[in-house]
Amino acid sequence: MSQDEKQELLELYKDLRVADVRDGMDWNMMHHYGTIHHEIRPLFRTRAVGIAQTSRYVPYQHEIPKLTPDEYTDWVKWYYANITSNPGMKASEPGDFIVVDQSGVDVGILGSNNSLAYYAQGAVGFITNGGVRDTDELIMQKVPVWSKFISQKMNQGRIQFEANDVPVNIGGVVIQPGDVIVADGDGVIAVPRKIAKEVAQYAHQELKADKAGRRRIYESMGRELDASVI
Ligand SMILES: O=C([O-])CC(=O)C(=O)O
Ligand SMILES: [Mg+2]
Repeated sequence: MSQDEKQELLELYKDLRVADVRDGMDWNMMHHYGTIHHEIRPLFRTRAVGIAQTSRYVPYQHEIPKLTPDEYTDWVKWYYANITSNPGMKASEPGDFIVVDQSGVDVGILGSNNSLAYYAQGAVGFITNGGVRDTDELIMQKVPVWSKFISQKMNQGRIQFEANDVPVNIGGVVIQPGDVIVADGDGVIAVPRKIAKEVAQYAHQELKADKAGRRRIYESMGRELDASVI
C-alpha cells in the first residue's frame, strides 16, 4: 500500500472509537466479522489506529542442545539470527500496526526492547494472540500493546519465525496485511481494507449521533464539555 493510501485511511479512522467501527461494520452487514476476541486486552488504557503489518510464528519442534551458559549465549545469538526474529522483521513504516500470530505459544514475543524499536520507526501499536513481557517498562514507555497474556519467557527453544505479510488468525479474526486496525479500552477490531471507506462513513454517522446525544445530557447536567462531545 502506498504511503498516501495509508495516510488517507488513517485520517478517516483517527477519531473513531472501537465501538463506532463496530457499528460501521454492522451497518455494512458485517456483524460476524472484525471483532477480535475479548480475551485480547490492552496492557494499559490507550488507543491506536494503524494499518496491519502481519507476521506468523509457530512452535519450535527441535531438540535444545545441552550447553554451558557461555555456549548458550552464542546459541541464543544464532537462534535470534536464524530461527526467530523480531516481529514484522522488515522495517516498519509510519502508521503500521504490528500484528503477530504466535500460535498461542507461551513466550513474550513482544518486549520493551523490540516494540520500542518499531515504535521509534513509526509503528503505532502492537497486537499478539500470545504473550508480552517487560510489561512494567512497556507501560512506562507508553508503547500501546494488546495481548492475550503476559509471559516471562524468551523465544529461544520455544518458537520459530514462519512468514511475514500473510493472513493471520488473531482472536478468531483473519487479519490480512493492509487491513485497518482500531484498538482502545474496548479491545481491537479489524476492518478489511476493501470496505474500509464504507465502514468509516457509517462509523462517523454513529459517532456524530452519539456525541450530539451525550452533549445534550452534559448540558442538562451543567457539565463542562470535553473533547468527547465536541
Ligand atoms: O527479546 C525478545 O525476544 C523480547 C524482549 O524481551 C524484548 O524485545 O525486550
Ligand atoms: Mg526484553
